[in-house]
Amino acid sequence: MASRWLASRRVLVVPGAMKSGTCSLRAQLQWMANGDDLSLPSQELHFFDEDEEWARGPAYYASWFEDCSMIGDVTPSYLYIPAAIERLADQLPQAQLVVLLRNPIARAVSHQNHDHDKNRPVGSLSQRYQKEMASYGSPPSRSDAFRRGLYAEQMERLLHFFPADQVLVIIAERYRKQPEKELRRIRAFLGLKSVWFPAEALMEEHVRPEYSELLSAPLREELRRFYAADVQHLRGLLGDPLKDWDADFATFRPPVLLRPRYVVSWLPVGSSTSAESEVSRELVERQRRRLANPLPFVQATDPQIVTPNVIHSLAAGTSGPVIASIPEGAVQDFNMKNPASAVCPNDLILAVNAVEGEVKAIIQQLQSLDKTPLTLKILRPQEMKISMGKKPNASLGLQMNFSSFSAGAVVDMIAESGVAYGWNESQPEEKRLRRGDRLVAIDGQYLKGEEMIEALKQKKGQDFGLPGSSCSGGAWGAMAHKSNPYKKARSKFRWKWKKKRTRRLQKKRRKMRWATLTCINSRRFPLLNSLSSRKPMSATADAGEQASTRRRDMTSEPRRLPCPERIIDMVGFAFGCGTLGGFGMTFTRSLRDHPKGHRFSGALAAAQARAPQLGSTFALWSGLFHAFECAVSQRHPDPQGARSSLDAAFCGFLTAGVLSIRQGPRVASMNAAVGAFCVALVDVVSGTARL
Ligand SMILES: Nc1ncnc2c1ncn2[C@@H]1O[C@H](COP(=O)(O)OS(=O)(=O)O)[C@@H](OP(=O)(O)O)[C@H]1O
Repeated sequence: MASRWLASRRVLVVPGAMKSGTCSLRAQLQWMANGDDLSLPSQELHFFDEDEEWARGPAYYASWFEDCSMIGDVTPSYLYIPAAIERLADQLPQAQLVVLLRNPIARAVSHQNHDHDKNRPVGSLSQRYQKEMASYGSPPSRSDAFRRGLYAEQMERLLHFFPADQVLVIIAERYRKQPEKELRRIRAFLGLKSVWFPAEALMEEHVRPEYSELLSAPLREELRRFYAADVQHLRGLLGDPLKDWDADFATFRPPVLLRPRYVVSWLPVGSSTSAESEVSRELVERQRRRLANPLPFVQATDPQIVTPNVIHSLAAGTSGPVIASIPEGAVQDFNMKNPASAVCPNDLILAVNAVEGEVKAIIQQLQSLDKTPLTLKILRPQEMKISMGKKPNASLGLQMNFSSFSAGAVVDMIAESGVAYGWNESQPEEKRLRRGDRLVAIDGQYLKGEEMIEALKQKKGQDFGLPGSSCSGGAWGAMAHKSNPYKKARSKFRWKWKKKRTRRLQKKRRKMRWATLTCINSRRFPLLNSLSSRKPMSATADAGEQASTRRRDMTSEPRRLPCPERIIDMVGFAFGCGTLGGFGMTFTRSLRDHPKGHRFSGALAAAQARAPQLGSTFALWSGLFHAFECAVSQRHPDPQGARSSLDAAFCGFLTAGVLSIRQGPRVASMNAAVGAFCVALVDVVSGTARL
């Protein structure tokens, strides 16, 4: 009975950390609770961390609260005592947790002085520290003052039992500096109305005017070392740089010397069937000269590398990470000192120290290098430029393989129906674009994988192709929104309108304009020229890497992402739209609901609270719709092809029906019909309607 009562309440728990301002927070929440139907006892309940309290059962716990829709428990030891969070999650899985964290050194000193005031025999700070360190590894004890500040492991435990969206972390130093702002965050998190805070509501509690014991400088130094790794871990866990703690824990900078922080992307290269005779002697010579340079830590000087033997062994499946960019770090420093033998983006790393051959092993070796000297064997590709134009309605017919950070994008497939294929036919063998070639630049601009695809999309409306081609909804239009038929349809609609506006201008442009693509031809890796066979990309690519590498089809038929990627993609898109739209709408609407002088902050807080809710609703709708849509599309021969409006309407029908099923069959069937109608209407209006 009590359990059921508890389960039906909204629950706020402040589990700690102790000495971080939890009493002030309780008092302020109580002050604001008037209009909120919140029951928040004035003392620490210790129900979940103390065995005797826990043994009294849920009815006892429930007796602490009045019959309000929301109940609250501020007990700062829950965070530190491991059993507490587990019990809390078991009894109140719906709880929303507000965790206050204070600089662990300041927290420990406050804790010590608190114990002094209570006349606890804790000894001096350094004695206590020594004692705690001597028992390090034993289970947490209530008397711990220093280990309580190891927040990362406590937060990890908490996040193991509660989803991240039920947890809000407040940094005590920020809370002290800007209490109103942090309180608004808390209220928005709890879904409470934002209020105006008078000065008396912001009074602090339990502030110790004077410490009886201060921290010595050597012990502070020791504590900085003690907490450094944990704070660093916490930064990663919270995604917060914790700047307020910088005085004690300056943002950690890993030593970069001798550790190149490459942004690497890899794709097996070398699809060429060209014969060994194509190996350019001059290129090999140049490569040898470059590699023979004595380098301080890039000691790539294996003279054997150019012997035919090695070329043959390279041919037996050589691949390597391709450098996408060289950010600040050891390699950049090296390049500055040795411009003549600089390592460049798009170079292929053949070997790192003694490790070569396996791409994964090379990357692992790069990541595991610490202070050991680094020896890289590098192959430099040769660039070639190609110019292509495109007629209206024509498709480039390239399927690209890329990841967001890869250096350019690799040609994965050249469709026979596309422009690129036709262009290839008109070129001599050595100039042809091949599968495995890497497009690295457009019109002289070097781009990363994602940017490259975006730039190719942009070209449709600019100087890539014949005037008017972009308005035709041909392959370029399809490519731009291949994963999203609604976007594609919208884009077509927009272009139709634009077409009228620009028709006169377009008439003037008679000449086809060309884009220059810079391409690294796989055959132009000098030492890879002798490759006589290659494994297909799909066969050699690592499965994990494959998953993160997205493919886009540029053939004429628009292709959609496969399921379940499609669902995830659309959930994210809908969440973004819902959140942004919801934010704008709520903000505008709430401006007039707040008193003068607080309009902006009030509206902002309301919008912050409302936007994620709307985003989630949109995401839910979209997720369900696309789940049905994925299921329905499986009955088509090509599930990734364009879908019919009939299917869309059917999925809209199911989605709306399922989401309102709780309101009874009548309402659900009405809503389902409206859902189907709306989806079909969107299809018709956007011009994508197909039967
Ligand atoms: N708003 C706000 N922001 C940041 N810090 C604050 C705030 N209010 C109180 N304090 C300081 O927090 C210390 C008391 O913490 P608690 O209330 O959590 O203590 S307890 O755990 O309930 O015993 C105590 O620290 P010391 O004064 O250093 O002992 C308070 O000064």
